[in-house]
Amino acid sequence: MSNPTVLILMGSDSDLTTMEETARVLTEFGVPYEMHVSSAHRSPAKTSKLTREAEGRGIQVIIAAAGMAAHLAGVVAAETPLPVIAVPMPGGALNGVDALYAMVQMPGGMPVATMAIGKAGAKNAGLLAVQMLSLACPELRTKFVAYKTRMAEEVEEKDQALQAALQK
Ligand SMILES: Nc1c(C(=O)O)ncn1[C@@H]1O[C@H](COP(=O)(O)O)[C@@H](O)[C@H]1O
Repeated sequence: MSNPTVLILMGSDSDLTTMEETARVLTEFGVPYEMHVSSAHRSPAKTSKLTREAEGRGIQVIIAAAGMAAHLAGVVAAETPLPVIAVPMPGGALNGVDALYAMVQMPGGMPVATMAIGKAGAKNAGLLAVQMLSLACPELRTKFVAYKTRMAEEVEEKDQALQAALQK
């Protein structure tokens, strides 16, 4: 397997079932990735090391997933010039809305690309990473265009099934 180009960080192993969706997308597109549990709150030194060393190891995009007071993505963005995609995790008393606000409301000058809460966001994080990487990789771009075509075909099949059911 070639060197990972995407680094996935998650604040806890309790985020893994959601973030497996990101891993699934990257695997589908043949994008090598690396995944770690690392918390800006609970293991700041580890998070800082992983983030600072990422670019030198060939990582091009970092995906940071966290729930509750989700500082992980912002802290990571502060320590790297690489683009950071944030995925708010569901759970806790506010079921991910707290994490969404923490991630999306970054101060000016410190962007993180924040996805939807939960599995849809995890899926889109993988797809956005693919789109970013495909800017410099025509083969990946071709795969992404084929993915979109397939998706449109699936919608068409569903509509045809609906139309057939309505005519009965
Ligand atoms: N938001 C953060 C950070 C961080 O931002 O550094 N570290 C862990 N967490 C989040 O705390 C939630 C509960 O974690 P536990 O399930 O381990 O108690 C998880 O969703 C995690 O991402």
